[in-house]
Amino acid sequence: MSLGIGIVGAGVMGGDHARTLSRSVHGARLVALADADRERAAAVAAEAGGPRLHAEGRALVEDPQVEAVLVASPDATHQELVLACLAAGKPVLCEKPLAPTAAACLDIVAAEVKLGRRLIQVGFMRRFDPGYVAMRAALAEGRIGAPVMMHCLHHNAGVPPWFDAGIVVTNSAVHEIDVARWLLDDEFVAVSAFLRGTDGGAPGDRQFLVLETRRGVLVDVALFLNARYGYDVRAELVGETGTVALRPQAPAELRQAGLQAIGLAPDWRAHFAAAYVNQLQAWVDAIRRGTPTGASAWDGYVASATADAGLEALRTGGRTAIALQPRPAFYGG
Ligand SMILES: NC(=O)c1ccc[n+]([C@@H]2O[C@H](COP(=O)([O-])OP(=O)(O)OC[C@H]3O[C@@H](n4cnc5c(N)ncnc54)[C@H](O)[C@@H]3O)[C@@H](O)[C@H]2O)c1
Ligand SMILES: O[C@H]1[C@H](O)[C@@H](O)[C@H](O)[C@@H](O)[C@H]1O
Repeated sequence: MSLGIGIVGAGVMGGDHARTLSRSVHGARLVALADADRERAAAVAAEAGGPRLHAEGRALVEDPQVEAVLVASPDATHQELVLACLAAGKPVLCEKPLAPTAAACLDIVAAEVKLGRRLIQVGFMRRFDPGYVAMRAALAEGRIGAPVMMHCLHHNAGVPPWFDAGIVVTNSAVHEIDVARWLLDDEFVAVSAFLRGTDGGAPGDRQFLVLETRRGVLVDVALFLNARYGYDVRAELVGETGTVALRPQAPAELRQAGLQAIGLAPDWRAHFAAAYVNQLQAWVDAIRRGTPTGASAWDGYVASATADAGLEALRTGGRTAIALQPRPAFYGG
């Protein structure tokens, strides 16, 4: 019998996950969708097999037909919904960030540890992207020697005006924070942050972060969230004997009028399409097998604690140490 999934949020990501689930994932079906915006929910439902509709996330979590929950509502709603899933004993894939602050993430971690069962996966989908997976494999196979530096670039075509300097860190840079620590299998100990002026974009839409790991690897992240020309994510890992980088993703290359060009996706949905499919399939398979996969609630906490230190570095203009709570044995390692 396939797994009954409920999705909270029928916006950009909830809609995308609903379509991915109904078209590209085996072993699960979308049985419910929740959004206060009925029209939006109905439009998504019509494209995704006609799940039943709820006006609010909590009602969906309690729906007996829902065996597992995907939270794709705004960041500020995650904590309450994930805690409700734990209380109901239902596995949950929560979009990143697990919660907007480290303190909120720690509450979630404490609740999961108390329950004694790993039910939470955080939607850091880059861990399932074929490009990052290949980079990690090259490092693990010793192809580039010991890691020394990692260069990351994260450009959005545009963001709404409420996307301030802090949200750039907690909502966007948090992807690089998670994927770099996963790739390097290392922990960040300090962060420095630099803001640069804007050219008609939201204040804080251009930032440069420098993160330092316990083993001394330097990771830089250049962010520009109103870059206009398209969605652009790059990464290159520099080792002692070579480098490995993400390749541009394009099905074809144009040569015309003196140009050699590839197209860029308008946003993350097309750019990371394979990662979203792989993440959802891995989540469903993991629930059916009974062994967790992907980023844990602890990883969600570490990413948000590192982002919090990034916010402090932005405020003070100085290098900020990252202080993590001791890792519960429950999360292994
Ligand atoms: N992994 C990624 O690459 C990625 C990309 C974009 C967004 N996100 C994350 O996904 C989440 C959603 O982002 P989005 O861009 O889809 O936002 P969105 O604003 O497009 O959609 C959010 C939807 O949630 C609904 N909603 C709000 N509170 C709710 C509640 N309590 N119960 C049910 N529905 C509720 C809203 O009405 C809205 O339709 C955010 O946490 C965001 O950070 C992740
Ligand atoms: O919420 C989105 C999403 O997480 C994307 O994956 C990221 O690239 C964007 O910068 C962010 O605004």
